[in-house]
Amino acid sequence: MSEEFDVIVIGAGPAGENVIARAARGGLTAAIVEESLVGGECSYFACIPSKALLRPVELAGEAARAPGLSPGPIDAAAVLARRDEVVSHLDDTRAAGALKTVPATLYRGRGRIAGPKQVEVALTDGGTALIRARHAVVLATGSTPIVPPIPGLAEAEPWTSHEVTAVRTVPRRFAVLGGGAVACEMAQALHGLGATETTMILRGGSPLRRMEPFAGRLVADAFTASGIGMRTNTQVTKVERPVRNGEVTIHLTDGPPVVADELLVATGRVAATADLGVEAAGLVPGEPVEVDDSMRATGVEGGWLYAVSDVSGRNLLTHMGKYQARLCGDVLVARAKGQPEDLPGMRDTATRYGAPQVVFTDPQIGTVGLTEEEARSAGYHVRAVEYDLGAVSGAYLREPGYQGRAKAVVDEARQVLLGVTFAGPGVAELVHSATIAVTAEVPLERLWHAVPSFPTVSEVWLRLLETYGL
Ligand SMILES: Cc1cc2nc3c(=O)[nH]c(=O)nc-3n(C[C@H](O)[C@H](O)[C@H](O)COP(=O)(O)OP(=O)(O)OC[C@H]3O[C@@H](n4cnc5c(N)ncnc54)[C@H](O)[C@@H]3O)c2cc1C
Ligand SMILES: NC(=O)c1ccc[n+]([C@@H]2O[C@H](COP(=O)([O-])OP(=O)(O)OC[C@H]3O[C@@H](n4cnc5c(N)ncnc54)[C@H](O)[C@@H]3O)[C@@H](O)[C@H]2O)c1
Repeated sequence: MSEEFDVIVIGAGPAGENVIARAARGGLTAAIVEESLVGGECSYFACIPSKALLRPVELAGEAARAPGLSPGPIDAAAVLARRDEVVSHLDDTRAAGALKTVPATLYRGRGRIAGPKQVEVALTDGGTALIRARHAVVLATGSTPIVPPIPGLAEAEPWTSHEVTAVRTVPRRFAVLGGGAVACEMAQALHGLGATETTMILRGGSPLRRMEPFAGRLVADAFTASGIGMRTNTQVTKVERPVRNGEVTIHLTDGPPVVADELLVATGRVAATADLGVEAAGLVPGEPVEVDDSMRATGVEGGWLYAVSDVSGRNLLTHMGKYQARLCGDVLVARAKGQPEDLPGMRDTATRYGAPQVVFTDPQIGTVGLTEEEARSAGYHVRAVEYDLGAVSGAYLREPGYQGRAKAVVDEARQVLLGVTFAGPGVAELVHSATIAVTAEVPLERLWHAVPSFPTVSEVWLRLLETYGL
């Protein structure tokens, strides 16, 4: 006999956990299926370990730039030990235990849609379980790294984000393919922790190309100054690694090959819908699950399937995934109980503004909303203003020769901000002020009265508004 729950969630990452928490809070019974560790990729092999690896590197950089301080070498073993601590030594006992208090029933194993409102679990301990949902099945399976079809690349068994965040021995020669957040964060982390020859291989001229151009330029300049090599405007033609775990040779369209002890592939991620049985719901395996703003999958007969976070393809960011999960859980409760289900808190209205994001390199990049290019392509009548962050008193006092920049993209028709980008040391905590201004559509003339404290880096808000003409 199969067990029945109001809601079944597949994937116990941060998104799955939040769906369950909200659904249970509303009185629904819930089951959650996890094939690996409760807490998901984010907790053990992505956000959390990567930031633990980066923080000492950032601090050492800041200390080296501060007058009167000269930090010694970083104790990489101590940093890796701290990383192990923040990932709970890959032990999810506590996270799994927390599910009991939700309450939710945990099925350990690989979940698969077996039919409408039905999930089959290949149990980790052996055997299978068939569970049924009275109301909904929610996919929260995350995403998996893409390894491009380059000759010899897959055979070379390169690292992905999963292996690099779990690094035990820092390679001396470290090559990184890609120029997104994973590539930048991990190149800098391992370079700071002892890789003496770190080389980034970029298709374009600079990293972080989806952001304002100055962001990638600042990161590239800082990386180059710290000794990280950049092979730009190039493509990998072939990868050779004759001996498993031995030296890897990366051949490029121009110039000499890069020879390294380890290669990280950080070329993006794809929604984890392969081998998930989504075809039983009429969807295409390997593709993101398209959802409406209540996170319900579109085009599924009966409307019983939902998807949140990475697997929906909307944003590949934990905070956005958890936001979608919270509203999805609330929608499920409302729909199950026949209550109003279209309250303002029950729709994803944040994604359309452009998700906030921080890239935790040194310098940090913080963005929210649209870039100038995105805003123009979307048809807005745009005016953009920029300001040298180093000229702000708070930044200048923070460190001499502070290198940074800020940009605000204004919708001229409504006099509100469409997007803001900060680039510079320690800007991460500035991003939420911009997120509020953008998502609350605060008119510039009101924003003028949000007076930044002196002398903080936030004073850049005042400077941007003055540059605009206020
Ligand atoms: C190196 C790195 C650093 C990152 N840093 C940040 C950051 O600083 N900030 C940020 O916001 N985002 C960051 N991200 C992105 C972030 O990790 C993801 O957006 C986030 O993990 C998505 O959460 P999720 O719950 O959807 O998926 P996940 O965290 O991937 O969890 C999905 C879970 O589902 C399970 N699962 C999958 N398929 C099945 C199945 N069939 N049956 C049972 N279980 C299944 C998996 O085992 C996993 O536990 C980073 C990503 C990487 C790779
Ligand atoms: N701090 C953060 O918020 C953070 C940190 C890490 C990851 N993430 C999220 O995780 C997701 C995955 O990150 P990512 O960096 O892997 O992906 P990404 O999509 O952000 O970047 C992929 C990079 O690889 C390059 N690329 C793609 N195919 C290539 C090829 N064949 N050859 C050479 N280069 C190629 C792209 O030009 C791009 O520079 C992102 O959406 C990101 O937002 C967030």
